Amino acid sequence: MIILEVTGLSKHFGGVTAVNSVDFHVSRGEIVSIIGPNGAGKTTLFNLISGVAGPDSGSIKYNGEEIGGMPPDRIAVLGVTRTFQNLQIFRNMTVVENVMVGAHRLGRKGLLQAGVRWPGVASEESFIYGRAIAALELVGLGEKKDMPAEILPYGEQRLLEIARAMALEPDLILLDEPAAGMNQGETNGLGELISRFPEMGTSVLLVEHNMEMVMAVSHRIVVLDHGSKLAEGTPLEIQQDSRVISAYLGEEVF
Ligand SMILES: Nc1ncnc2c1ncn2[C@@H]1O[C@H](COP(=O)(O)OP(=O)(O)OP(=O)(O)O)[C@@H](O)[C@H]1O
Repeated sequence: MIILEVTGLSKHFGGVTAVNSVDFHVSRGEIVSIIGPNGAGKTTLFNLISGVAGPDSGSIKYNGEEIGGMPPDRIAVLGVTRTFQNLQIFRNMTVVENVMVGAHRLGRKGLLQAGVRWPGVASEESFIYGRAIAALELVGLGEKKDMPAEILPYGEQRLLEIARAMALEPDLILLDEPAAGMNQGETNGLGELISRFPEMGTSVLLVEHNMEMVMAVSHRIVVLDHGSKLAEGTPLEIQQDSRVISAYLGEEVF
């Protein structure tokens, strides 16, 4: 079953076509990666799907509903959350407070609309705290919940962002370069974590420059180049695709 369907999607910035009539989809339970050289349009695509920017033309359907041009909070309530390439950590808050802000922004009504499982008796605050702790445990930061977020090493701050997005129990999570700045051990752990998301009910759309991780975790890969879709296929198909190899010519990617 398709949960995200992008059709003919375009976005221009002045004379630059950042996303050029792109088509692709994500089915429930899939991990789909978007790869492409710098400036290919990956972040812009994420911004369009998460509501940070509005499309110039084309359609973004989530569970059959048009979400193109909707504000980010409404898209989050529908079940699509994201992380950012540039970390959005509140340095003066604790680790758990950083996770809670994501849920607080939606409020009880929004969380209920989002289909978050809510035990009838829990107050909003204790419920959100419980969800935040569960998300921190998922990413392995449970024991650091009361630490100031700013003292976490960079790799753990990335995991904290993922916990914030997962605390909303999304149907679809958009991860924008989650392995950036991580060492190999952290990247391997991250890959194992992301691989478990589909069985938890969260499909994944991933933008990532670490090809080893992309090839290990993806069910399908979409390749962008200068805003257009260049190729699409399984990791094996993409590694053998001559158009992809020449788009990356001179870079050792695979
Ligand atoms: N707000 C903006 N204003 C003007 N141009 C922009 C804006 N955002 C992106 N662009 C341009 O659109 C194109 C696509 O950029 P985008 O950041 O989406 O690529 P990317 O694939 O995410 O690159 P990277 O891998 O470096 O993050 C680039 O040419 C970029 O300069």
